[in-house]
Amino acid sequence: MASSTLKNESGTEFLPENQLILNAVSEGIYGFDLDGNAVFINPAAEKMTGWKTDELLGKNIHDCHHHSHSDGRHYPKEECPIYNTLQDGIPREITHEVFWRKDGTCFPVLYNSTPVYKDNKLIGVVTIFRDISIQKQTEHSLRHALKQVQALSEKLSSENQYLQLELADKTGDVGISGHSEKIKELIQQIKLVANTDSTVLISGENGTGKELVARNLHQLSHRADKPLISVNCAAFSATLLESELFGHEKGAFTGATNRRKGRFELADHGTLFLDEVAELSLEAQSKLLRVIQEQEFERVGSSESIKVDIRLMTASHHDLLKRVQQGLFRMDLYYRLNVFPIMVPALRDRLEDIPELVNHLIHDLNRKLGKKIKGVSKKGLQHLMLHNWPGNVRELQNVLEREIILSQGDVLQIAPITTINTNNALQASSLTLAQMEKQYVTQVLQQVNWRISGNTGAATLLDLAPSTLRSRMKKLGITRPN
Ligand SMILES: Nc1ncnc2c1ncn2[C@@H]1O[C@H](COP(=O)(O)OP(=O)(O)OP(=O)(O)O)[C@@H](O)[C@H]1O
Repeated sequence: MASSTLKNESGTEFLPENQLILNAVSEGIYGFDLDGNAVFINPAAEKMTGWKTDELLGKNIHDCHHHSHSDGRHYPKEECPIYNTLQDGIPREITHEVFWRKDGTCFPVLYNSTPVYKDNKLIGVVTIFRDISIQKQTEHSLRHALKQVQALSEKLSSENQYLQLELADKTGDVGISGHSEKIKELIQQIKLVANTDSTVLISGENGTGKELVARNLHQLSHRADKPLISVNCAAFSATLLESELFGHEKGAFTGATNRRKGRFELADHGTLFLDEVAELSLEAQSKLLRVIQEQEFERVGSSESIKVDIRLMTASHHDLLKRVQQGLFRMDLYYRLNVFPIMVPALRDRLEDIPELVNHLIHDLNRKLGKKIKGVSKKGLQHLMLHNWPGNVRELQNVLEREIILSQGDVLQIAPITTINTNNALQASSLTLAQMEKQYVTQVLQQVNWRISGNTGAATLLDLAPSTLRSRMKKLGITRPN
């Protein structure tokens, strides 16, 4: 392909000594005279634009392939950097424009316009250009990939952080052990409400199994394949809790070095379990009420509302209604949370569940501690059944864990469990032996719901034959209240 002449219209020689090189390079090169008409076109330029040298020489190149912007807007030649260089002699480099091909398509281009002087006189401009489609495409794909990586990494780091917290504290499955009437009733309630989206308020003393109930509810719900996200409201200060629940933007407060999703966002389409909900500050209660009402919230430091679809469960060992009466808990929030109340019974009210619970807990603890304990001796079980378990199942779990660690054999021999109860001790000192016996036997009978025989009956616990216990009760004047 022949290159153009190297003379401009006025006959001034234009870049003569470089002609061979200019024809060989892969960049497109144009030479313009002072009127902006083409005086030189190299073969690479012809190839890129589809315009032949003969079609362009002596013509205004701007009108051929620089007439419009990439969005189709007209591009007046007075605004063209090449023409501006022709006017002021200042070199320019442009990275964000397109050149149009002869066939009407266009390509992104990187070009510069360099003034050409002869004898200190501006005689024209040389433009060198390169098709940067591939570079732009790569840039675009990279930017897209980077955005995806950022979103994924943000999601993973939030989930990972949460899962690690969860893992640190979870052992065992979600099975609820027990066959007492109270546990049967509890399981019945769980089944009734699990597959609805109703808000559930789980009450009960510490260690009774409230969180276990929440996990069961989630597992049985249609949200089971989505996350169950738990927050212990008592574990955070009022300000930290807000960012924990709703997340925060980068720089929202000192130490917020990254944007972070809150638990509400993590629980989207799943279940959010707020444990110890009574510990929420009044301010946090107002925010929670708003989220429940509108199902939307803002991250700390952001004004953008985020919509979520969550099922809410809360738990408290406090009597929430009492907290309302004391002015510590908002009544409107209480009613919003208490749509379906579930009461988890204290262990002392269902002592007959102890043997089954013990088996369940030993199975989990064997796994955790790498032991092979088979069970508890008969006497040991009696001692467990005579305790009144102020710390509920968690206390039982702790007693068993300690015994398993200390145990030499594969059957646990558990000694009587002592409870520090100064009231009883004082009372006991002023009683006769018969009165003390009556008090003790009555207490045991109450604990087992007045069942006399059977493995978990009072006779077994007291190590007496059922008939002996009956005559002892008669002698001591003990009768079951109606
Ligand atoms: N019925 C049950 N069957 C088997 N394990 C149980 C049962 N109830 C409680 N547990 C176990 O006892 C422990 C304490 O239960 P959980 O943490 O659910 O109690 P909680 O009422 O939420 O306690 P807190 O009020 O202190 O938060 C857990 O390890 C749980 O798995």
